[in-house]
Amino acid sequence: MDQLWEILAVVVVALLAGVAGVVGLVRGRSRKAPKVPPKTEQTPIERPVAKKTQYKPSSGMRIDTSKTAEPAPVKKQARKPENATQAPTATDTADVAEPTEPAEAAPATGETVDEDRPLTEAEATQTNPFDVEADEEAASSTAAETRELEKPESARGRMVRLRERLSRSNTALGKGLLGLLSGGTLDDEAWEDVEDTLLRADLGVEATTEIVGNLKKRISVHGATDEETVSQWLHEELLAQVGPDMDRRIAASRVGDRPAVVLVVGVNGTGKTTTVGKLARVLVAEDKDVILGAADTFRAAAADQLETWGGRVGVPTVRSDKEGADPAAVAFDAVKAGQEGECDVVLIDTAGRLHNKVGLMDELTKVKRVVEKRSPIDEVLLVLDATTGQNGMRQAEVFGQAVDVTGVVLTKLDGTAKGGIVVNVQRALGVPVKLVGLGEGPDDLAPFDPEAYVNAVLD
Ligand SMILES: Nc1nc2c(ncn2[C@@H]2O[C@H](COP(=O)(O)OP(=O)(O)OP(=O)(O)O)[C@@H](O)[C@H]2O)c(=O)[nH]1
Repeated sequence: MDQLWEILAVVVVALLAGVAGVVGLVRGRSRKAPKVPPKTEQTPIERPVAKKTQYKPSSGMRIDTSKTAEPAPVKKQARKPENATQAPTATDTADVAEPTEPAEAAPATGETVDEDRPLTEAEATQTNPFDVEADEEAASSTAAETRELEKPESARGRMVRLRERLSRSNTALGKGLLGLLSGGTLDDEAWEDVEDTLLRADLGVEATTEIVGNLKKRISVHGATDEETVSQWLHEELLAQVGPDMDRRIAASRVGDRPAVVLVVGVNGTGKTTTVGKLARVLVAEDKDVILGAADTFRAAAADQLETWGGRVGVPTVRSDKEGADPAAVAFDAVKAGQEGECDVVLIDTAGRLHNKVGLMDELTKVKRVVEKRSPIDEVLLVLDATTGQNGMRQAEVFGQAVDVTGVVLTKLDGTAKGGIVVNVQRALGVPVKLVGLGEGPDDLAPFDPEAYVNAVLD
C-alpha cells in the first residue's frame, strides 16, 4: 500500500512538472515573436499617381470665356436676302433672329464640303454667314469703346522708309559689283568674280549669264570702265532683269458687282498670315472694305493671329472655331460673306503645313475649286521667304504647278543680301513679284517697285 502511494505521488509530481514546462515554453515563445515587426527604415509606399496631361496651351491660344449657361442674346440680322431659306453657317449662329430650316447643303464653316456637287439655288442666295454690318455695330459699342483702331501707313509713305532697309541689307552686292567692274582691266578672273557675286545674291544662272554677257559687250564696244558709266550700265542691266514693265497691280478692287478674291499660299513660316494682316492694312489705308478668311485650320493659333491683325484696323475675319475644320468651307464662307457684305476684297489665308507635300497641294487645289463655285479667284499670291534661297525656288515650282500663282510676295528681304531672288523667282514662275516684306512691323510690307529696288541695291 505504501508502495502504491509512492508510485501515485511520483506520477502526480511528473505530471505537474510537465504542465509547468509546457506553460513556460508557450510564454517564452510569445515573448520572442512580437506581433509588430521591429521598426526598421520605412520603405516609401507607392501610390498610383494620376498621370499628368501633356496639355500645354500654345502662346497664341485664346480661351473663349463667352460661353454661359444662359442662351446667347439674339442679335438682329442686318442684311438678310428676302429669299434666303438656308440656315446660317457656323460662323453666324448667334446672329440669327429666328430659327430657320436646317441647312441641307450649305457648307457650315468647318464642315467638309462635298465639292463635286453643284451649288443649290438656296445656297447661292443663302443668308449672310458673317454679318459685317451687325459685326460693325457690335464692334462700335464694345471694342471701339475701349480700343481705337490703328491708322495704317499709306503705301506711298512706306516705300520711302523701306528703301533704306533694302539698301542696307544689299549694299554688299552693289558695292562688290561696282568695285569689280570699275577696277581697271577686267580679265577672266575678274569676270568670274562678277559672276560669283551675282550668283551669291541668288540671281540665278540664266540672269547672271545674261548680265555678264551684256556688260562684257558694252565694255568691249565703248571701252569705258569708269565707275559712273559702269554703274549706269549695271543699273540698266539689273532693271531689265527685274522687268520694269510687268503688271504688279494687286487685284483688290470690286470686279463688277462682286468683291475681288485673293488667295494667299505658301509653306509655313514664310510669313503668310503676317502678310495677309499687313496687306489688309495696306488696303484699309486705301479705303478698301476688306474681309479676311482664316482657312489655315491646320495651325490652331493661325485664325487667332489673323483675327488680331484684322481687329487692329477694323477688318472682320471669317473663321471656324473647330480645329482641323475644312479649310475649303471656311474659304467659301469668307467669299460669301464678302459678297453679301459688299466688300471690295476678300483675303484668304491658307495652311502652309500638312502631313506631306501632296496633302498640302491637294488641299489647296480643293480650296481653289470650292471657292470658284462661289466666285472667280482674282489673285493667287505665293509668299516666299527671301532668305531660303534655292529651297524657296523649289517651293515656288511646286506651288506653281498646283495653283495658278499670279504674283509673289517676297518676305524677309530686310534680313538677306540675296535680293537677286526677285529676278530668279520671276523667271521660274513667269509671274511678277508684287509685294515685298521688309520687316516685322505692321506696315513693313510695300508694293514692289523695280526702279526703287535697283537703286536700293546699287546705292
Ligand atoms: N524680318 C521679317 N520677318 C517677317 C517678315 N514677314 C514675316 N515675318 C516673320 O516671320 C514669322 C512667320 O510669320 P507667319 O505669318 O506666322 O508665317 P506663316 O507662313 O503664316 O506660318 P504658318 O501659319 O505656320 O503657315 C513671324 O515671326 C513674322 O513676324 C518680313 O518681311 N521680315
